[in-house]
Amino acid sequence: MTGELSPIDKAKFVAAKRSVDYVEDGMRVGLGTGSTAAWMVRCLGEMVRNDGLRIKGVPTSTRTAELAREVGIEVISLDEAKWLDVTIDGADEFDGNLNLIKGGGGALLQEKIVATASDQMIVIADVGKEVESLGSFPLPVEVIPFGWQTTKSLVEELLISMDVLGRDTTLRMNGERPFITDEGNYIIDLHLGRIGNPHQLSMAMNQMPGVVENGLFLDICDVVILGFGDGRVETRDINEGTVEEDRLDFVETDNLFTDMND
Ligand SMILES: O=C(CO)[C@H](O)[C@H](O)COP(=O)(O)O
Repeated sequence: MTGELSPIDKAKFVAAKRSVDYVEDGMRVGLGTGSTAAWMVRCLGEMVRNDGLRIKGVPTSTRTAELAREVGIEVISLDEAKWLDVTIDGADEFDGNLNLIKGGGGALLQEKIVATASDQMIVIADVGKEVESLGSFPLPVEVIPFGWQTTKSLVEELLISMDVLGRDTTLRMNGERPFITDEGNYIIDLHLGRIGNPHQLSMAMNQMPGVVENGLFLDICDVVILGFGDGRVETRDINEGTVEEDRLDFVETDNLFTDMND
């Protein structure tokens, strides 16, 4: 199965594979959303089934909850867990300060709540996610459906008042209908190009009525594990800087990939 992976999927896989080294027996683990996080959930499931690892997982979306249960991870709610030892999640972009844009998969609200309620947030990413400054990836903003067009106009006015480079905003669609988040909200994507002051933007955005949360994850991430298509992984630690790592071998395990072939 791994032989068929594209370089980008190999990069995601090796980052995910390395990230589960941070998970220890008895931990409460936040489980992120997206294709990279799905590899991590599969790796953890394999450790639960094969090595007897005992963890409780708090998923950040309904699709991650389904996958976690499928691979044998005990799933609990954040309210049951109260606080987490570690959260492992993907990202759409990260910069040199390990600040992130997330929400490409539409799960930013639960992802931010879960990451914030964790002792440590580890981000797993392929090398294409590294940027000098955030903003090339459209910034998702979750808004309540009531009056969303007014909220969208107010967001555009805010961008003008803040002199943000790009001001194009689009309602995220799922075919003909608006994309609906797990909380029943809409997402407005902001095509900004470059975000000069992410802290200021994030704070101003979240003060707007109708806005529930935005996809800027600032000062939350502790470690980024970066995967490369040739199997190399590099760890960026907010305290220790870059830690070079070796190449990881791709491990052919029926267990890991069984349900992908169904
Ligand atoms: O924020 C997210 C979902 O809301 C994802 O972590 C982000 O979109 C990265 O996804 P992928 O690992 O599939 O590239």
